[in-house]
Amino acid sequence: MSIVSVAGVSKRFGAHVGVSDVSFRLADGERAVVVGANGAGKTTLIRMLASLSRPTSGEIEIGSESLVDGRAGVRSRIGVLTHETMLYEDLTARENLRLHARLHGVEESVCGELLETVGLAERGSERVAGFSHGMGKRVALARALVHDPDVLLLDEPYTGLDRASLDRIEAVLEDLDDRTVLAATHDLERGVRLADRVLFMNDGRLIEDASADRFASVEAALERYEQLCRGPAGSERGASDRSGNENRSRNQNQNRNENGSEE
Ligand SMILES: Nc1ncnc2c1ncn2[C@@H]1O[C@H](COP(=O)(O)OP(=O)(O)OP(=O)(O)O)[C@@H](O)[C@H]1O
Repeated sequence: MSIVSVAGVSKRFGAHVGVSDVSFRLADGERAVVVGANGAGKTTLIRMLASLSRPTSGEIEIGSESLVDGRAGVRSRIGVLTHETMLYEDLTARENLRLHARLHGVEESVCGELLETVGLAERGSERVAGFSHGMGKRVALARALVHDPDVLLLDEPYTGLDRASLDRIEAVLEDLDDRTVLAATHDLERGVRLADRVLFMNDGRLIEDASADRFASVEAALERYEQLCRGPAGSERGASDRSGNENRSRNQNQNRNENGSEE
């Protein structure tokens, strides 16, 4: 049975398309990784699934409840780790988790267990402001799991981490049992290791939804992505689109920072 259903979802930013008519389903317990060049639409897709941004059109369901028009109940089935950790810097790691537990009506004892899981049991009483990026990410991953969500959404879980944090985060994710996971990453090697399915995106579109088993190696997956982006035989459209998209992404990220708003 599908727990995540994305049907014809698009997101426009003014005249610009961030995600275009994307549809896929994830079965209960399935793990998928979203890969694509800069500006492909990965973060935009994850943000819509996390209810941090509304689709311009299309429908997203968790279980059989609409997320787009849904109540808080449906959102509590989701745990999110975004680019920005969105932690309260003046609170300790434990206080950040406890706050989240209280919001979700969950026993606070789980917070200590999760700090241990992410390797921060000893640092739980320290303010997050003094944490490194990798430590913050580990706290944010623990927070995403506090309310025991059915679906875990991860945006670049491996970016900007040292070896110890990378290993820890990878171990936590591998150990998630039957939770459904959707992760956007540039780290194809770890992504393919984590996932059952690989969703390739380019220019806002889902261009292939493949079983991870299909790729004998990371190189094979990368080759497939390059091939898909090149488009029909002999066409160089994809390659030039991709570099154009990277520039566009850079410019727009700059605009986003300057404007400080999304839409
Ligand atoms: N808030 C926004 N305002 C305007 N355009 C946006 C906004 N968010 C995303 N976009 C545009 O939508 C497209 C998809 O961006 P998105 O951040 O989802 O890509 P991505 O695949 O996550 O890229 P990256 O790998 O660089 O993180 C890009 O062209 C981007 O510039």
